[in-house]
Amino acid sequence: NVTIEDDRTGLDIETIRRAVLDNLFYIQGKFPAIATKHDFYMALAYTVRDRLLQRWLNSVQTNLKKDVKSVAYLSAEFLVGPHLGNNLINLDIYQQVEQAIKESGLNLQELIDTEEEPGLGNGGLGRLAACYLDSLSSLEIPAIGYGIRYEFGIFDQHIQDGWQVEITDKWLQYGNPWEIARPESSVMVNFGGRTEAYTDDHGAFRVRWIPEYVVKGIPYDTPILGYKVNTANTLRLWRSEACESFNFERFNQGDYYGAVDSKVHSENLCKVLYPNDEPIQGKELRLQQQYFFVCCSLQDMIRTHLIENSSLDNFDQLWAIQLNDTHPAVAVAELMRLLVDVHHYEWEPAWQITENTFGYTNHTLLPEALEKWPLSIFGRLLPRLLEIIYEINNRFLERVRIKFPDNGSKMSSLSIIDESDDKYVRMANLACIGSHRINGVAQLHSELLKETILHDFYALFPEKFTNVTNGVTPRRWMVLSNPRLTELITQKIGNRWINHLDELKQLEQFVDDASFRSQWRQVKQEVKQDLAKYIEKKVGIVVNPASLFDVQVKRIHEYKRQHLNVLHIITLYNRLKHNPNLDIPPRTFIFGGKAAPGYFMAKRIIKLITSVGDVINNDPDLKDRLKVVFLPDYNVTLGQRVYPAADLSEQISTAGKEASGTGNMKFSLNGALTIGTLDGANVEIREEVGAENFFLFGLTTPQVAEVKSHGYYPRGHYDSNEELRGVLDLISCGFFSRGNRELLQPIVDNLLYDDPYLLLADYQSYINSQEEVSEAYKDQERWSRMSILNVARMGKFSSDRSIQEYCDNIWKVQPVSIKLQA
Ligand SMILES: CCc1ccc([C@H](C)CC(=O)N[C@@H]2O[C@H](CO)[C@@H](O)[C@H](O)[C@H]2O)cc1
Repeated sequence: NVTIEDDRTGLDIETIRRAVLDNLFYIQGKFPAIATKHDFYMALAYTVRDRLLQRWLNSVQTNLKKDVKSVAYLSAEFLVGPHLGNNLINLDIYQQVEQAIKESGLNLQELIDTEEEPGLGNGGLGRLAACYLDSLSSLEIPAIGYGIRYEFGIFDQHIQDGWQVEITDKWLQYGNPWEIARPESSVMVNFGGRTEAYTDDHGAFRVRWIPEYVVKGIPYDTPILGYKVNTANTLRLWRSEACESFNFERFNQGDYYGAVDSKVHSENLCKVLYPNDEPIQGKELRLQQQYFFVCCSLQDMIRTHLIENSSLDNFDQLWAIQLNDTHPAVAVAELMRLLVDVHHYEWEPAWQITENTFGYTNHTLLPEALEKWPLSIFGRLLPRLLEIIYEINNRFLERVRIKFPDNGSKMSSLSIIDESDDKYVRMANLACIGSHRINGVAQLHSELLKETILHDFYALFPEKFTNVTNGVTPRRWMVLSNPRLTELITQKIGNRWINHLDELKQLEQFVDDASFRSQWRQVKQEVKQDLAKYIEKKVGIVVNPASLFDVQVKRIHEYKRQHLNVLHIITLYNRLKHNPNLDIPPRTFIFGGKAAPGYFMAKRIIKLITSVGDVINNDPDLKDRLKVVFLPDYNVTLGQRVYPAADLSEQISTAGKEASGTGNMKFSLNGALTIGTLDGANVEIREEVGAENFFLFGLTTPQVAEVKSHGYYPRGHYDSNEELRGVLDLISCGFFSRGNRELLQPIVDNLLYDDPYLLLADYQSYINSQEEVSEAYKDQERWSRMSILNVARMGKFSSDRSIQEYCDNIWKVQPVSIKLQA
């Protein structure tokens, strides 16, 4: 029997080829002769979208059903990366589409590279949210990601004269085929104004909020497809718009700006992502953004719930809401406002529902990153929310008083209100009090949370505390990013590993197979050659693909210690200058990462890297044995190029500072060996891959505390370590800054007189460990064994495992398989 492939969903090559041409004509309004590469990308994107819509609509319908419990992941950031390639993998149609595009005389990878990536995040936290959405769908868990549709995402980074320059990220300028606007599901959000108590017609005491202005929230939905399943969950991102986009009254008074004032004001709300990745700035607009998407999302959940349910009594039975750090924490107070003020619940039952519904994930121990809002700003912007927070706090402190009678210090540290100088609302406290589960993102981090910043909460309700170690999706970070390695692994152990990552363990049986090891090296070599070509094209530096690719890509931050990496580079440089016959494998040092625009030390560290690179890359004495490359505009797309090409993964943060790290997992899953401290998830990676397959160095967290408690004197290391002194003096004398001694001196001074992240204390241990790396790399067979064992033992670090733990320990949700009905 002949199957008639309908053009909108057919998966055979010819049907796909025709469908692309149809969409080029009917959607892009172009025919091939005049079409641009971007037109073909759009036509292909719509062709792929057609082939996931059935899954999407069926999933939405099923998730609406009466007894289906869903996860709502609230995050101010979703770093999803480009969609096209990932959707082809998850739909399992990559090959057909590649062939169809080829038969149309085009190249699929070139079309994939055309896509602007939605840079709706800063770094780890935002990317983790995206990996988690992929795993939620792949595990067939009903879920929805709620966030903000920033018009401008994280800035594009240009390097000019070695300095970072920020360029506006106009990711929407050519349209976005992966989203569908849902204006019919818009909601209203109050801001400012005052509250008013009243007695309702049943004589009950009520409070209403009379806002100064109201903003409309319009949802834009993006499908999040699971891997080889029918589930396609939704990422719902809110855009803000003025209720009344034009005020005629003002216009008639000739106040033309006034006429569009609220329009501009409302639209500015979601204009841009805050590019800070730790230090907060307490900007009012940031709080507006947080409340805006939280209020929209909770109203949306309640509206959806009341379609099939007659009341909100079972809201916590059908919704598990996860707070991705404190950025959406105002949700605890907002759900109480909606339950009490709008749906007239009594306080206690409302609180039960609230506490049962929320879970809170902390992603950082850095005190400067814990959000606290000045009462003045909070009260003026969100008057009703502040009243509710006071009520939550009073009732909570009552319970504390009972458990810890006359313990003032506990009261003040646990209180949501920080009474010091001009008073603050502590969002982490609100999140802890309003959630039934609190988790860190790696075992060490979750322990440190209980011992340090959340100690008093742990003492109060230890049962709330748990850990869920981060993970990454093998679909984007292996199958899409490293098809060669994927092919080699699948040849050996089949392809179940892609969504059962523990199966990688089977690779261990091939570690003694010399031909497999050489195939393994061949794959890495080819990927490194690809990256070498990209580097030459992008920054004009010729690197040797046979050299050891030593890579550090992540946001620039002093605790991540990119400048310690540079101290090693200069040490090697000095050694080679003094002894050109030094027997070390040639190295290519590759850096990538953005600095928050206001973080001057981080920007100066970028200048240090580029300055040292300029000198070393152009020093003939070195005969290309050392190269230093700073790759601009590090993002998800560039990460997909870099992780597969690394030999050595730099995870060198000061112990106790990196909550988890996820880049460390992506490197290791692509066969790179790790040099790192016992920090974040490095601890668990080393546990899994084996200490013998991990280059460990540096002080441990207790040792760091020890050193600091005795008063740390960094200059002592300078005085006692000649090689270190040589390195710092070379920087100070302006050798890397064309004689300008001022340029990099602030970095040297910071290390000599403060060194808050203990670089000088860890220097020698790091250098020694790097020598072990060079020795190990000389024996390529040994290196390949270590690399194969690393990949084989990284099964734990799939985001599928993380999500399964959230489902079992925090959200109590079950998978629901989606039936495809026409
Ligand atoms: C308000 C500014 C701001 C913005 C983002 C953040 C994030 C919490 C920073 C972040 O991305 N943290 C990283 O989260 C990853 C995912 O859990 C971890 O792997 C990283 O260790 C952690 O630094 C803090 C403060």
